[in-house]
Amino acid sequence: MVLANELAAWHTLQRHYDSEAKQYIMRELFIKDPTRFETFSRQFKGSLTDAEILLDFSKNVITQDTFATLIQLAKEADVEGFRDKMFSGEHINFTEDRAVLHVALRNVSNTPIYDNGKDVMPEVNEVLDQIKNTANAIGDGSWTGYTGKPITDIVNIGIGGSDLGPVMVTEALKPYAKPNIKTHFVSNIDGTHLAETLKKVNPETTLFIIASKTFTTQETITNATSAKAWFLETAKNESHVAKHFVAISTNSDAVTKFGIDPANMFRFWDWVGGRYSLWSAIGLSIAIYIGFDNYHQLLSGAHDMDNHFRNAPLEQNLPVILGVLGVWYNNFFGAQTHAILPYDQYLHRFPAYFQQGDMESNGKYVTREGTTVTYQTGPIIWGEPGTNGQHAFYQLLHQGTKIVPADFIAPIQTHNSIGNGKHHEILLSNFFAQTEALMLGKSKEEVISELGDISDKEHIVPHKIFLGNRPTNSILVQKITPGTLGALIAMYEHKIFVQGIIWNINSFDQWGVELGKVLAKKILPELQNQDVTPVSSHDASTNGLVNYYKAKRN
Ligand SMILES: O=P(O)(O)OC[C@H]1O[C@@](O)(CO)[C@@H](O)[C@@H]1O
Repeated sequence: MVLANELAAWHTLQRHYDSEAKQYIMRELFIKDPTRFETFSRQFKGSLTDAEILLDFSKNVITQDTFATLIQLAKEADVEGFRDKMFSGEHINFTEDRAVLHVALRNVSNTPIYDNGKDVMPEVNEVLDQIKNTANAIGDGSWTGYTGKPITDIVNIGIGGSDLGPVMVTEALKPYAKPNIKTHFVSNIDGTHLAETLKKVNPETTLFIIASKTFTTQETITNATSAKAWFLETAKNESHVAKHFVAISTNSDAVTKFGIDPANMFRFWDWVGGRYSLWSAIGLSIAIYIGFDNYHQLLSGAHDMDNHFRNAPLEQNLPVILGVLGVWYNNFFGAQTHAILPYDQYLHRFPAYFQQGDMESNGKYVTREGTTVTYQTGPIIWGEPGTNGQHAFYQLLHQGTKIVPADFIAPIQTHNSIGNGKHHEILLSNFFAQTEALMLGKSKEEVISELGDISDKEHIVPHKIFLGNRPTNSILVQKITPGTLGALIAMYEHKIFVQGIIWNINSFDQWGVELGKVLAKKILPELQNQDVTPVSSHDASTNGLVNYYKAKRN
């Protein structure tokens, strides 16, 4: 593999940007081509679920030449070749010598998928049956606690990929929740997170899910230990733990050592990245909360998108289109961030989920060959639901000095047609208007004609001009259902994959999270001891901070 900026298509894009594209005005491009919407929109329809997605990418600073060259870039970077390597179990996560096979977890068609020559599907299905049986037993009340009462509350203890996915999906699919189950999520080591949660639950009717791929994560093991101690204050007998604690991990030794019965362990595999693990038993809290059938629809929606990603020609391929458009702004327009703006309150944790998904995958500066990249890689991902963002940061989107490519996402149908659908129509009117405004802007002439007599207002005219020409993608789905959500998540996962291949980086390890953890483990004993001698083992700032804390804490 070569550096992205050594590819012929990259050079073509650079020339194209320098010579014309940087001058493109979308407003004019729409006038030139009245069929621009048809030219630059694609539809996805699932075959296994009700998932239907419209991607309108016509409000981008592109022409057909631009788009063709961006697709050519994906071809030259061998996105198709690496895609096939991923699906065939090649160890493309080469720094950890692992396959990248989260697609096997949702492979509901059960075609064999191999890791090291072994079809992984039998054990995937074995765990899926375990998830199903557990979700059903809790759902029908046959799983009872140590006093014989059914489980009413699920507390998932995990962090990062062992938390963000279950949180996002249980929020997004709240309309499908079982009436008798409440879910809670504890992730932060800050004692507040566990303390506030334990106030809400009864040890007799609570199931704790300890979710940790490695089962060594300090926050999770500490929280789990404290939760177990809290439980035993009431339950007293250690034998009751088995009815109230289950573990999800790849590390059975550590699970057993913690004191969880191996029969209560749900395993998954090292070829599942943490940020790609909601499809594994890490999704147990989801399956319990919405029921196994809906969880299976989630998997099926993702599988539909996997098949689309594998088979659709690149120029028809939603993840590829989103991926190359992101490269266009990140690497040629100098955009540093990318906003995900869901116009749906249930999707309020969707941007946060892809902060880990995208930034932990592509926040890298070393190529697959171990050299330092000479171009930008992963963008900063951020976002909040609409319409709230409009009252918080849209000023910058419209009149700031930074280009912020943004994905606007909305459902055609709402789950809550309150006010006889009036709320949803207002929501969607804003969804449509914002991308229109960002693209069109407002000219000086328009401002003046709006103001009418400007004799005493000339000084404010410049402040009311909108430059426009700000790129957005509009993603319309039929309704936020399990199948649709599965397809949407998989679409973004594969977009991230496409970008990582183009940037020639390993999107599937995360060495960058280790240094902070190691240094924290060195500082912890300095905080725990009552020694009044000032610490001096760090830089002056860290020494100063630690000593200030130790002097002031009592
Ligand atoms: O699931 P676990 O092993 O407890 O890891 C939790 C999270 O910690 C990391 O930062 C890796 O250390 C994320 O990649 C991961 O999702």
